[in-house]
Amino acid sequence: MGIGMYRTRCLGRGSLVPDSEPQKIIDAAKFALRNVAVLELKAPFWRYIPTPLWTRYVRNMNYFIEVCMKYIDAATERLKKKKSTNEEDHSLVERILATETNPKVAYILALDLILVGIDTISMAVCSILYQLATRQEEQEKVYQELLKILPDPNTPLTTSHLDQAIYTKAFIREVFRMYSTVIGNGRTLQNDTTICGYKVPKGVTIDNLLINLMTVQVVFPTVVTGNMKEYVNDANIFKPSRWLKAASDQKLHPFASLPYGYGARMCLGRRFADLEMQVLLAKLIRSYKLEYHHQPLKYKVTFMYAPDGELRFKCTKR
Ligand code: HEM
Repeated sequence: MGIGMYRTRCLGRGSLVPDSEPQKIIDAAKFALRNVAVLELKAPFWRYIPTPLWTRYVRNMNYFIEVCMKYIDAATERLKKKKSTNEEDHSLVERILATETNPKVAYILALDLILVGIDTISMAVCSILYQLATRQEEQEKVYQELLKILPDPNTPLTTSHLDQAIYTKAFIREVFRMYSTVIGNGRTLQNDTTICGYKVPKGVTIDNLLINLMTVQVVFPTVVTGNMKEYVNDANIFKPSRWLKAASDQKLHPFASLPYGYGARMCLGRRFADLEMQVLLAKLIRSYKLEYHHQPLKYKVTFMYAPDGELRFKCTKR
């Protein structure tokens, strides 16, 4: 579905009918993610009166849950009938349903994956393709690598091909360093803490007239730290090669760029996302040259950080 979303944005509308169920799931997930920050980070009047945004948000989530449950139920039924216990024969949702014994938890996990797995990956792909299309020299390096790995473009792609796509992966990492799709991570502290001289109270709440109004969060702004010269050599230069082993002597703080977060709550779908992006690039750039000949696009934060505008690429068969 992540791929479906980016397809509608940059490979022409019409690949998904607007009121088709997949498109509606995409729209609902997008609405949920893009408005959660408004509800959570601004004064939460919705806790006391049902504001129009809150009412719409709840209606949207109800729709999302109703439709997704249909597919999750279908996956549960399929699973019951499947004879094979081999994980490789199961879809991602089926694997979760198979390993989680509490059906309620399994439903929530599967719903979560669908909810956060759409806008994130599609916006990341938009950003990566835009960078490839506007950096022809870099695209050529990615292409030359893929040409070597896949002399025949019709060869079915395997993990061993992707293992060799070192520069392609470095390119993706560099896009994330300079233009992290998720701009930062928030944490609520469990104890009062002093950070760089600032006293940060432990999470929970700041009490005021409207009791328990706000939660204090420490935010790690990875899009900022990834671009700081204090942590990264030549921080303002787009240089995928910095991620290669040969460049390990260069300054690159291990915490400067954390596009998938860090620790126990880091992104659950990161391997899935990485794989999806690598497969897409391997297939697309091996067979097509991508160009962009329009006004440069500015990056904008919606909930994600991505180029703002239509991605009108020229694709030429190699
Ligand atoms: C390029 C695409 C993606 C990016 C950049 C991304 C980034 C992130 C980030 C920054 C977090 C917060 C981590 C933290 O607080 O330490 C997160 C959480 C999460 N992501 Fe992703 N994500 C992506 C794709 C996906 C996909 C495809 C899925 C599901 C298939 C997914 C599932 C999740 C889940 C379930 C969490 C919550 C984990 C938790 O709270 O324990 N993500 N993601």
